[in-house]
Amino acid sequence: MIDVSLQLSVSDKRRRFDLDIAFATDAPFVALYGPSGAGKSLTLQAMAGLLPVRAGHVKLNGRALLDTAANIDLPPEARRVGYLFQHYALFPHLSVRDNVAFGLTSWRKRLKADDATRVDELIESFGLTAMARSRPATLSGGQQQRVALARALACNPQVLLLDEPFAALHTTLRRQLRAELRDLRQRLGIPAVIVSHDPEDVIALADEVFLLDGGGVQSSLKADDPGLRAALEAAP
Ligand SMILES: Nc1ncnc2c1ncn2[C@@H]1O[C@H](COP(=O)(O)OP(=O)(O)OP(=O)(O)O)[C@@H](O)[C@H]1O
Repeated sequence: MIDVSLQLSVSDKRRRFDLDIAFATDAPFVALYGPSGAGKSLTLQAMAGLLPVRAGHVKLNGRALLDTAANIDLPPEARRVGYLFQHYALFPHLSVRDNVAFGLTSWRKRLKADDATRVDELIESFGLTAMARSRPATLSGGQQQRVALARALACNPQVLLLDEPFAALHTTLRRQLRAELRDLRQRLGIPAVIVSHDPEDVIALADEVFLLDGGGVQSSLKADDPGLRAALEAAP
């Protein structure tokens, strides 16, 4: 069960954006769908503990990662959240292996033996062993996406947050990687939240979709709703 309620504002000198979003679901694969600027990425960032929240909660199977009413606000590293950032945000100066290990290493400390084993297993399971010492810029789009996924899984997460995981890929590869992601999530047995503005991502993956606009949830639909495709295509 994912139970999210978030109120927060972000601003710079010229602009301010208010997010006021709430959703709760038992669906194993959840999509947040909506136009550019709807507040999808901010929602994931706040769930991961990367943004200050004025009021609200983030609960995962009853475990509070954030609950402002109860003064609970776990730091990102304690939330056990696997985060795949939009555009992957791989570190260009680090090798594939160091990118995957990044969340497990403290500054200047070496990787613990069992963490090192986990990193190598992840690298192997994503077919990245041959390029473990290469830098991300020398990898194809699909390979970079796998590095980003392996990095998100390195912390042994309780939930996966995926921000536009297919945006940089061409159509055939998208189709293939959607199927891989669906199988991977099932194998891991953890819930996932995907952010997308591609109806095909939602139709292929999500058990339930929340339609966002203007910083809030406008409506929600289940995967078996016969009006799903039409609703996604009609959304702003
Ligand atoms: N620090 C900030 N100051 C002011 N506005 C911000 C700040 N950060 C984000 N925003 C604005 O908040 C809105 C929501 O941003 P968010 O990244 O969540 O959108 P999104 O739905 O993920 O869009 P996209 O699909 O284009 O990634 C946008 O209009 C963005 O410009």
